[in-house]
Amino acid sequence: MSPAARRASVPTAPPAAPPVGSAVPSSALDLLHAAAGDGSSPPVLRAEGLALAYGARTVVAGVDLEIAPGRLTALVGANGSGKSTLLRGFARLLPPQAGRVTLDGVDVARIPSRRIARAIGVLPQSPIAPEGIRVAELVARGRYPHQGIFRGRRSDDDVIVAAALEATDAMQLVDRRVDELSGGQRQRVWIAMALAQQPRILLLDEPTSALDIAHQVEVLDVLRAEVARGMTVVLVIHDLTLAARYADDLVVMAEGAIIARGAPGEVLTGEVVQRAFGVEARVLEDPDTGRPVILPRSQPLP
Ligand SMILES: Nc1ncnc2c1ncn2[C@@H]1O[C@H](COP(=O)(O)OP(=O)(O)OP(=O)(O)O)[C@@H](O)[C@H]1O
Repeated sequence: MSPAARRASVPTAPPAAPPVGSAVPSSALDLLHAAAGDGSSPPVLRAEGLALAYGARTVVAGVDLEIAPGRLTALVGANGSGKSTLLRGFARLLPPQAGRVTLDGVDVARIPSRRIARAIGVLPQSPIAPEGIRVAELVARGRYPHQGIFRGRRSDDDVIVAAALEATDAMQLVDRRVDELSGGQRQRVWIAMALAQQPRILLLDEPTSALDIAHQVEVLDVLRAEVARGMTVVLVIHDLTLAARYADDLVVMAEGAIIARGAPGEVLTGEVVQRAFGVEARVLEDPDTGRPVILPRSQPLP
């Protein structure tokens, strides 16, 4: 992705499955949720005959996909299969080569940027923070879409920022420079910024890729809790077992197209894993949740 596209995720100026569990203080999440507003159901994001390209090279083609509102959708697929590109298309960071993306039936290209920024939050794979910025300031930028000429920074913005930091276990990092954090700490801070934005729809590209197992579960629990409170979440994730455990809907991509979609238990068969990733896998059932557990087969160890 171009640096410009990545920076686009940093606001620059005031311009149904049950939760798996939650390690997050509910007060912080309740606060974040209260900030999201009116309690109406989230808008419907849909791709219609969508094709996306870099220059003349089409990398996503013929995608028809409605993101189920108020649910968690996981986008999985091999490296280069087009997941990030599709997410960029949904976030309006990449204009369609063909087809369109709609929000409640309206082409997103026709919706004012500020409205899009309030409705759709996006966290790219490798976002770039402004040089030298500290954590508190970066996360506070999540509030920019809610501010403006007639509505500057308010005290409830600070409370929401604090709640987002608490929810991502990043409160102890507030005074640190973002460029001096570890990869996992930085990822949690970016997720805090996305949560502080309180969009109706949150798109996250591999939000757990740099996290240790405890923080992976913690972040996914936070996202599940947001979904339970009405947010629509779409995330790209490589860990199929975690995807199956947390997602309501799984979308499997291969070579720029969707090859399977549905409930994790229906979608994640050995055949689909073979088709998408070219590996043999055994699909077991988690005795606790009934969700699939994916065990790739490998050569026996010597
Ligand atoms: N900025 C870009 N310019 C040109 N081609 C790109 C660009 N970004 C991605 N591509 C190409 O588009 C195709 C799809 O890439 P994309 O990043 O969407 O895949 P992905 O499924 O997200 O992969 P990964 O799992 O590795 O993140 C790849 O062939 C990739 O090389």
